[in-house]
Amino acid sequence: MSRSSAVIVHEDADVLADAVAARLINRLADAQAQRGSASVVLTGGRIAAKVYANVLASGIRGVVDWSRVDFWWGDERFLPSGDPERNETQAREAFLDHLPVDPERVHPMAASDVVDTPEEAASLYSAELETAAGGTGVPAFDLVLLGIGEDGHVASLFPGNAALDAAGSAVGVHHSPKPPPERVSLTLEALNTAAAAWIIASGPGKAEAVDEALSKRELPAGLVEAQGHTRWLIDKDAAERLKHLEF
Ligand SMILES: O=C1O[C@H](COP(=O)(O)O)[C@@H](O)[C@H](O)[C@H]1O
Repeated sequence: MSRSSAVIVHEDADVLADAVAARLINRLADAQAQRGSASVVLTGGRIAAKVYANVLASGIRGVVDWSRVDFWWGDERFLPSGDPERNETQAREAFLDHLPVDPERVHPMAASDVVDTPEEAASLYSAELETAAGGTGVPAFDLVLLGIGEDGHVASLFPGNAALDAAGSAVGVHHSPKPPPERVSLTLEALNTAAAAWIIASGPGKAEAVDEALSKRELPAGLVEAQGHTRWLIDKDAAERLKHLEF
């Protein structure tokens, strides 16, 4: 698999969410055509919620056999089951609860009413990933979806936080500058095993992080590099500092 990277700019958040939803549906359908099933790592955040809603509303969503998709999460806020701030709750409400998914193939990270610490949740998730991979490491992810924070974080890997350097596949996160402070995240190493990674960003609040991540490759978002293609799918507001690009 050869690596490539590209930035694709869309008019606004609505067009971006619609375009990413269509790409996601096609990516999953293509994976299923090739190997019978598909595997995606979901993200949290505002633009992701819009993407999921557009997947549900899409007239082409039927090209995917949703019962043969594995859904994983790139990160989770360490909160009780069903908390509206959990990325799992957001994705379930936006689309998973309304699609004919196989519950056995939906893999949320453990909530704070189920285990005591983010480390325990991370350890359980690593074990679940290993089982799915057939022994060690992580299963083949067709796609990792990632939002980006104003500070350049992806998943729950924040600049300067110890979790960014963690080995293995999942890590407990403490002292997140964005609430809640305790989280669970896939490691950079695990995210970068994916065949494809799409970083989605919308709004002027993301412009500085997008620019810095792409130009210096030091922020967590700039360190994402999938085995195949890495795409930055962003709107014009998020791209406003990328003056060297023409669109
Ligand atoms: O806390 C998180 O934030 C980011 C970005 O969220 P947004 O609302 O600013 O788009 C998200 O990607 C991450 O999964 C989430 O846990």
